[in-house]
Parts: sequence; structure tokens; C-alpha cells
Amino acid sequence: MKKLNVSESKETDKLFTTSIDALKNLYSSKIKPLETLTKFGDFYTPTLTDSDIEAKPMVLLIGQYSTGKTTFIQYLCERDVPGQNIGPEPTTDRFNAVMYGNEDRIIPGNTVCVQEDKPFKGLARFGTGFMNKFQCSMCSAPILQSVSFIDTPGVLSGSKQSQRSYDFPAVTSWFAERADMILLLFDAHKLDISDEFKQAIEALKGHDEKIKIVLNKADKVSSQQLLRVYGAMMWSLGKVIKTPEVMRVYLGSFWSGGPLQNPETENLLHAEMVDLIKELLLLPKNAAVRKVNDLVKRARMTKVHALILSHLKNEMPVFGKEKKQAELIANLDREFKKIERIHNLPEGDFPDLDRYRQQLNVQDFSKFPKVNQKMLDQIDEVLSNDFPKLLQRFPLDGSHQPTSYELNPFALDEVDESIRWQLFENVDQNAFLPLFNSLNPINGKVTGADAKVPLSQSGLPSNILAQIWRLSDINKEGKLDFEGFCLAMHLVNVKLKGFELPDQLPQTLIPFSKRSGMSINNNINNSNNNNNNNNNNNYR
Ligand SMILES: Nc1ncnc2c1ncn2[C@@H]1O[C@H](COP(=O)(O)OP(=O)(O)OP(=O)(O)O)[C@@H](O)[C@H]1O
Repeated sequence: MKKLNVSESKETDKLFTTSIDALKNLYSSKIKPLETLTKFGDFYTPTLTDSDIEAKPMVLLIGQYSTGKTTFIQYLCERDVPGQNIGPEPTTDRFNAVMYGNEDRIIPGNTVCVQEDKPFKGLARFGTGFMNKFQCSMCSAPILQSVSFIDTPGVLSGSKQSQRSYDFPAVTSWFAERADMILLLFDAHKLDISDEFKQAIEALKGHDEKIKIVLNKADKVSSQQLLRVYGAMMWSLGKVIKTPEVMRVYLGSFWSGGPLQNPETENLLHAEMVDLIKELLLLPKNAAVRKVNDLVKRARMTKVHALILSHLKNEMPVFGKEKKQAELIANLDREFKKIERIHNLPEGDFPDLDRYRQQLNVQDFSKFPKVNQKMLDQIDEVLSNDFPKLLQRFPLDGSHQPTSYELNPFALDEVDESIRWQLFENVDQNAFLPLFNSLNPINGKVTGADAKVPLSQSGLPSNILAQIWRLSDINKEGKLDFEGFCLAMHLVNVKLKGFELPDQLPQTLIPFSKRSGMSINNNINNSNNNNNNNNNNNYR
């Protein structure tokens, strides 16, 4: 594993901060003026605020009711999140932004939408019907320092879905535009893709590249059923999501309710779950590049929008304005083609015809602004010069930015708080194999007496080593298998770096083979009950 170069890590962090600053400047000086002039917000989405651009990466979860969206968030947070309801019936009746905060609290929708430091001001346009169904849950779960989650109400079937007091697809589309990743959750045990759910997926149009599929509760079916369910799901989705790329599907069972139930698929599901968690952890590093891409998209749309308005204004006669306006709206597709040809614009930068028509219906074309060449030049400048320069700062060779942890799992002083969220699977286990084998394990396990020598060589005091033993002997057997031994050695290194050891093992540090068998509560109970003393004695 490559050794971390401290200055390189600090440079990378600095690079991301300065890039976000540069983005804010470019947006407000070169894109926003044309957006304001052409009332871009009335046709698309409101102008962005600084907090929109600075916001932590957002993960949007969408699925029919009871597919496990809320449980998924709870699993990743390793704790109960305030304001979350879990149950077999439709439980989440509101959009819930789960974000980091020092103390647990729930902020109601009306308040969170006026807070300057939250990226939700644009939601105010969905009215009080929506505000009453929106809230922000703040809690101190470590993963929330890297990403925020948007839990959504489960999509219902039939009239129940349309009875909502706000425009569900429009709100979903608003979040989709700002999200860094969209997770579509399906229940492998009860695959059901209703028409209403298909409509909700339609609202994600234009954001296909962010969509990942999670086939949840995949351990509840046999391998053969899983294959069938997978095929049926892809077939149905193929009709709704029209993307040339193959969608990434993660199979898994994201909850702390018990071990994976199908030994046949256990390894596969573990590997898939690890992959998804790794993807989530990479989001902050990729978010800055994504933000540049989003602003590129927005700048191109603004340019096309300005040219459409100017074209429609030029078409207006001195008399008979209303008739001409209606005619232009009816033949909007033809007008779009004309504009495309005259200005040599890509078809893909044009807006959705029906939605644009709806907005045009309430406008007076003669009041549209004429082309402001200076502002258009600024947009061209930002697209052809400023954004490419900004992107050159990032390594865009297809490889992701390795996290500090991937570069050196023991370099704890060189990484931020998210280190607590590292995965056991990322620990370089090969490095400990020779040492483990030299202890002559019996049935793949070593006793406290065996492990005492290598652990004591760390020079750590007995009480600390006893704590390390307690944390590493997850099954409370008085012995360590290879994974437990790696964990112990890893914790020794953590301590030697000057960090406090946790009272209980973070969920991420529990090897996957042992993880699914434990609930978080079990974990807490284990650390509190008398087992502690017994296990500590194994080491002494
Ligand atoms: N991986 C899993 N394996 C088994 N059961 C699960 C799993 N995940 C969630 N469940 C159970 O499924 C039910 C629905 O879970 P949850 O409330 O998290 O779903 P949801 O998608 O958020 O639902 P809603 O849209 O109604 O809020 C709960 O009873 C929960 O305990």
C-alpha cells in the first residue's frame, strides 16, 4: 500500500476547498447575472446560494414503501436517528434530511428552508403543503460528517400517492438535481414496481448517471430466486430508465437486525455491501468534480434559455400578440429546431418541451429580454476557459482520488474525523499474516497467551491491551481468529498513534463476516455486561 505523503494530503484538501471557492465566484460573476435577467428560476430551478454549492454530498433514497430506506440510513449511522420511523407499514410520511449536528434535534421544514447555512432555501417554492412534510434530523453519526442523506416517503400505489399535499415528482426532481448519488431501493423479497413508482423514477430524468440500484433484503431469497428477481427488476427498469450504460446494482441487506440468512449468497452480499459503502465514502472527494459538471450543465441550459426567450421575443408582431404567442407555444418543437440550427446548439441542452410550455403559458413574450451579448460571452468564457482550467486541477484519469485511509490505514493523525468510519476490510491484513501464522494457531485461532507476546511488544500498558483484546474478541470466545488478530494489531497501531480507543467497536471496524450477526444494541450490551471482566482476564 502506498505510503501517504502528508503534504500531498493537505494539498488535496486545500485543492477541494479552493475549488469550491472558485466555483462560487464563477457562478455569481458569470452565470447568475444571465440567470437573473432571464428569470431562469421560473423555468428551471431557483438561483443557487453559496450554501447550495458548499453543501456536503447528498444521497437521495427512493423506493416503494417498506423497501428499507430508513433502516438503510440507520444502519449506516450505526444508531437511531431522531425523527425516523421504521415499520412494515408505510411509516415515513415526509422528506427527511439527515445531516450532521453535534446534538440530536429535529428542525421543522418551515425553519430549515429559511436557514442560510442549509442548502434547502429553494424548497420554499413548493409551499406549506410540502413544508409540513419536510424536516431535518441532525445527529452526530460519524458518516454524516462526510455525506447527508435524504430519506423520502415510500412511493404508494394508486390514489394514495396522488393524494399527497404537494407535487411529489417535482420535489423528487429538485432533490435529484442536487444529489450526488441517488439510491433506488428494491425489496428482493417483495419485488413490486408500481406505475406510481415508475412515475417517481421518471422524475429523475437527466440524472441517470447518479442512479445506483440497491436490491435490498437480498438474503431473504434463495440464489435462484435472487437471479430471477434481478432479471425482472432490470427488465422493468430498462423500460423506465433509458440509459445506454448498464446500471450498477448492489445486492445486500442493509440492517442490523440479524445475520445474513442465506449462506449461499453470503460472500457475494458482503462484497457488494462493502463496495457500496466504499462508493459512499468516496463521495466527498468526487463531489467537487461533480459540482463543476453540474454548473457546466446549468451554464449551458442558461445560454439556451436566453436564446429561446430572445428568439420568441423577436417573433412577436406589433399587433395580434396573443394569437402569435399561442401559435409559438403550440409549435414550440419547430421553434426549438430553428434556434438549434441558427446558433448551432446541441439538442440535449434544450429543455423538456411540456414543462417549458407550461411556463410559457403564463408569460408575456414581448417582455422577454433581448440577447445580452456581453452576458452570453461570459457564459462562453466560463464554459470554454474557466471550467476546463478548474477541472485540470483534478486528476481526471478515471482513477478516483484515494482516501487518506486507503493510502495508509495507520496514518490517523493525517486524516480527518471520517477515519472513525473506515472499513475493517481496508486494513492491510496480509501484513499480519506471517506473524499470526508464527503463533501456531489451532483451528485458525490463537489464545490470549499466544497473542500476549506480539501485543506486548507494542509497549502499551496491560489495561490498554486488555481493552484491545475485549474489542477484538468479538464473539467473546477467549480466542482470536485471523480477522480478530488483525483487528487487535490495527487497534494497537491506532493507540500508538496517540488516539483514544473506542468504548465499543464502530460498526465499520467489525469484520463483515462477524458484522451481520450483531445488532448495534448487542454490541452496546456486550460492552456493558460482565463479559468485559471475563474477557479482559483472558489477556491478563
Ligand atoms: N435488510 C432487511 N432485512 C429484513 N428486514 C428489513 C431490512 N431492512 C428493513 N427491514 C424491515 O422492513 C420494514 C420496512 O423498513 P423501513 O421502515 O426502513 O422501510 P422504508 O423503505 O423506510 O419504508 P417507508 O417508505 O414506509 O418509510 C421494517 O419492518 C424493517 O425492520
